[in-house]
Amino acid sequence: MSLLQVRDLAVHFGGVKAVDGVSFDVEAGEVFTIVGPNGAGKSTIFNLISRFYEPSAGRIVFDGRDITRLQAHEIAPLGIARTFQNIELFDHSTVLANLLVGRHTARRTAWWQDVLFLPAVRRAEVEDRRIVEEVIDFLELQPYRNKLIAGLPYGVRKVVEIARALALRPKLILLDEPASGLSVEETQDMAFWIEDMQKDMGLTVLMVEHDMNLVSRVSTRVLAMANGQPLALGTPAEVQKDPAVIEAYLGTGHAGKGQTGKGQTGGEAHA
Ligand SMILES: Nc1ncnc2c1ncn2[C@@H]1O[C@H](COP(=O)(O)OP(=O)(O)OP(=O)(O)O)[C@@H](O)[C@H]1O
Repeated sequence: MSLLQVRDLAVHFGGVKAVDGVSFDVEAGEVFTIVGPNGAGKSTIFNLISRFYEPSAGRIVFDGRDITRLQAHEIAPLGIARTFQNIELFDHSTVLANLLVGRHTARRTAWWQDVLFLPAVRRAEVEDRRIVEEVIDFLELQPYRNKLIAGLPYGVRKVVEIARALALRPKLILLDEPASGLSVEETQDMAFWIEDMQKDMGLTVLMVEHDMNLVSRVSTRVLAMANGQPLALGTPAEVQKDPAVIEAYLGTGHAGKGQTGKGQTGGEAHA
């Protein structure tokens, strides 16, 4: 069975059909990427899977469990972690503190156990530290571990956001535009991190991304969307060749690598 099954998913905001009948499966171990122009509904799908939005219709099944109606706080313990398009870290805390807070919110000890600092809490704290240090090593964040987020270069903050998600030990990580705002070199580094997450950690990655160089390099499969609806699903090469995709947002005759989904819509270039 696929790790994630999305079936006939829809959400309407007033008259706007932000997501309108989208189905796809994400297999364990793959990097599955959703692409599409501004307003296609990509982030909305993330917000539906993270349970920030209530679907108008459809079903989401993760690891054999129907999560369509769960609360947002119930998602991380099941093994889904995410990053955000606009980095959401505590700017005036250190990298280490941000990662520990991330783990703390996912901890299963009760508040009264925390207050009494019972052995279960002490064990959990030791375990939190161990996992956080592992992630810091994995993403080569040692030089920054005691630095405040506010003073870090943007590219490092993007990696810290991924680190915070990884510290939750997810089975599935949702990366919302991991390359946005990064330089060409930083985007290449990001590609390495995504490949390492998939190959070394055995993680499944669901990503929204505009940079087609990154998408082509790391994705197993790509879902192209426009106006809340699916346009094409296949390997990066198949999707980039698809006439409906070229028509919708790569720009007819300009479907080469490196084109961004925002190219035709006047959005910012990312690479
Ligand atoms: N909470 C909301 N309330 C009303 N409309 C919304 C809401 N969230 C998303 N939308 C609308 O749904 C549509 C899809 O938005 P979404 O952010 O998912 O697009 P996207 O593909 O992620 O675009 P981008 O590449 O610009 O991030 C847009 O028309 C957007 O304005």
